[in-house]
Amino acid sequence: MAVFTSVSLDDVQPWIAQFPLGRAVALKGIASGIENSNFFLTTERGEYVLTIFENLSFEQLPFYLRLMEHLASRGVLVPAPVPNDKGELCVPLHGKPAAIVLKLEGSSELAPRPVHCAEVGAMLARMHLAGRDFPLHQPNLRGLAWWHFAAPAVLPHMAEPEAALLRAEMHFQEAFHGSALYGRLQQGPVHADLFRNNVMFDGERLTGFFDFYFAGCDTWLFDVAVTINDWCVDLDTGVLDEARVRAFLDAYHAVRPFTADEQEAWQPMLRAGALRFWLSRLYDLHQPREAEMLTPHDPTHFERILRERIATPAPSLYQ
Ligand SMILES: Nc1ncnc2c1ncn2[C@@H]1O[C@H](COP(=O)(O)OP(=O)(O)OP(=O)(O)O)[C@@H](O)[C@H]1O
Ligand SMILES: N[C@@H](CCO)C(=O)O
Repeated sequence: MAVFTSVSLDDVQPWIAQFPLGRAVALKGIASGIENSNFFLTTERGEYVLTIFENLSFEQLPFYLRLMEHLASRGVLVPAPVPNDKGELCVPLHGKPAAIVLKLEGSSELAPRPVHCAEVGAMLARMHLAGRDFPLHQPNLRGLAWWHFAAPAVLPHMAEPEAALLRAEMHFQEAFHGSALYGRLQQGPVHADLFRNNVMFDGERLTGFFDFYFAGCDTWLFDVAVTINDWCVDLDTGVLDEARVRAFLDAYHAVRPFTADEQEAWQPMLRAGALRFWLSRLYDLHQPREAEMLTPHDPTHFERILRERIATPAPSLYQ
């Protein structure tokens, strides 16, 4: 259950008057999700999702909500936030920031085939291109600076072979992030958490990306690595599935061609994508915050993926 702040239809009725949505007809808490309180909201005008943000502040939210608005207005399939009568996307509800976004059709595809990976790859490339003129800037808050903060917090909890791997990978990634090659990679707004549970499909048709609350400005290639590390892996071994990888990369490349620099940076970046989630899962396991981490995600999954990305040459980004 992931409704941390309870809201009734009666609570919502006066509040929703500021949105051009008519009266609220139904409100139903959404069980999945571990960060925020989410509700399916039906109004006289249609179907929406109401989110009450449990951890993000009013100052942090414009970046995410304006990015979704920007992308949606350029035809990228993401849920458009609904502005109130003052043009605001985020307004208090029970003292916490809240927003209404369009409800996407469909459901998550948790056993993706190449056809699904191609859809995700093409839409991710469109998203990267559409974000180029987004005017707001926020760094990826789970980037290298956060890794420097999180690693010392988790290392005392780790056994030596794993601790040694973490220390070695941190050194490797510091050098990579400081390299001239890294400095030449294209950057912009990225989703940074585009896992299978953050994309909707209606059959084989992608209907949207959602959960933008880890988005930030980073290299496009990092976003590709994070996404491939989830969509194209065998979940038991962490090994990349060739057919899914090829379908994803070819579809991305057809929209936004990869560069030679990106090819050179690809293997270190796949490792960076694995390290990011190994670290955050370790951190959430050892330093749980209140009101979240109902079921902590398994860090060893990403440790396995990291070891695998170090040991196995990366596939070609393009042919
Ligand atoms: N725009 C949307 N359209 C349709 N369903 C949505 C939408 N946004 C969220 N949902 C539904 O709500 C669920 C929880 O949303 P979300 O993943 O954003 O929650 P969260 O608390 O931020 O979680 P987490 O960080 O665990 O992914 C999703 O699994 C999805 O079923
Ligand atoms: N996608 C993250 C959870 C936070 O959205 C993980 O699998 O660790």
